Amino acid sequence: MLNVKDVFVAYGQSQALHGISFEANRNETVAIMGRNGMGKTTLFKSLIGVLPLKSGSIEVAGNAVHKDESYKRVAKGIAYVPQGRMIFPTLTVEENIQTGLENAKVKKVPEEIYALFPVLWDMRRRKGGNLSGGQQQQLAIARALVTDPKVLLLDEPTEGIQPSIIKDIAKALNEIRKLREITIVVSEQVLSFAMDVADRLFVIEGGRLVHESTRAETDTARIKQFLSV
Ligand SMILES: Nc1ncnc2c1ncn2[C@@H]1O[C@H](COP(=O)(O)OP(=O)(O)OP(=O)(O)O)[C@@H](O)[C@H]1O
Repeated sequence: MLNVKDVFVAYGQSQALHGISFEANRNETVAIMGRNGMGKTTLFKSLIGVLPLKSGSIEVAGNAVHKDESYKRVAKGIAYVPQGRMIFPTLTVEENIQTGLENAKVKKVPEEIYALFPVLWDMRRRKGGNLSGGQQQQLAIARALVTDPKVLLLDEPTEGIQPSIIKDIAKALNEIRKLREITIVVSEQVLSFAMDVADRLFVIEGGRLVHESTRAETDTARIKQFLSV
């Protein structure tokens, strides 16, 4: 479903990604694990088109997207939940979700979204800025989901979120995958969360993927070593 091949990205002269390649299948969740500064956010920004590739390719369901602007990538089936959530603090919860429906014919938030995140229904008239971090994360996921993506990208969704809410987010992601059979790619530093949601785990270090394992064969001690400074 998502096919990333030999992706190189640089900030000016400074090379950040050195040839990233991986595939993520339909109805599969993949976690990209790595410490701060290893290239997770750079990879996600290049997948959604905020950062240009120096070389390499990105395909969604067999269609090349790496030359497209972000909005076209969304139309081709990628949705992005950025690090730090980036919801609109002065819009209500409902209005925030509706921003994801900009190009849709019907602006009504599908019931399925509120069924997945009941707290968003309870809070639908509140301002996004008044929600807790975990609720804002659920809001950011809801906003991404209404574009009906084939591939959902989430950059460090557990960052700054309490452990009990992290479990809710894992549950929601598993539920979303079960309902929609989409591809989910998540970057993470929290191993327990990755083990709850991912079918396969990768480790990124210095802009390269240095490890891959299925969940079943994952040696958690080894991953912890990668994640510790
Ligand atoms: N705007 C920028 N200009 C120059 N270098 C940058 C820029 N943003 C990131 N980098 C560099 O690119 C590398 C990868 O950073 P990136 O933010 O992708 O890491 P990360 O794994 O997402 O870390 P974090 O969890 O802190 O977001 C780092 O060496 C970083 O210093």
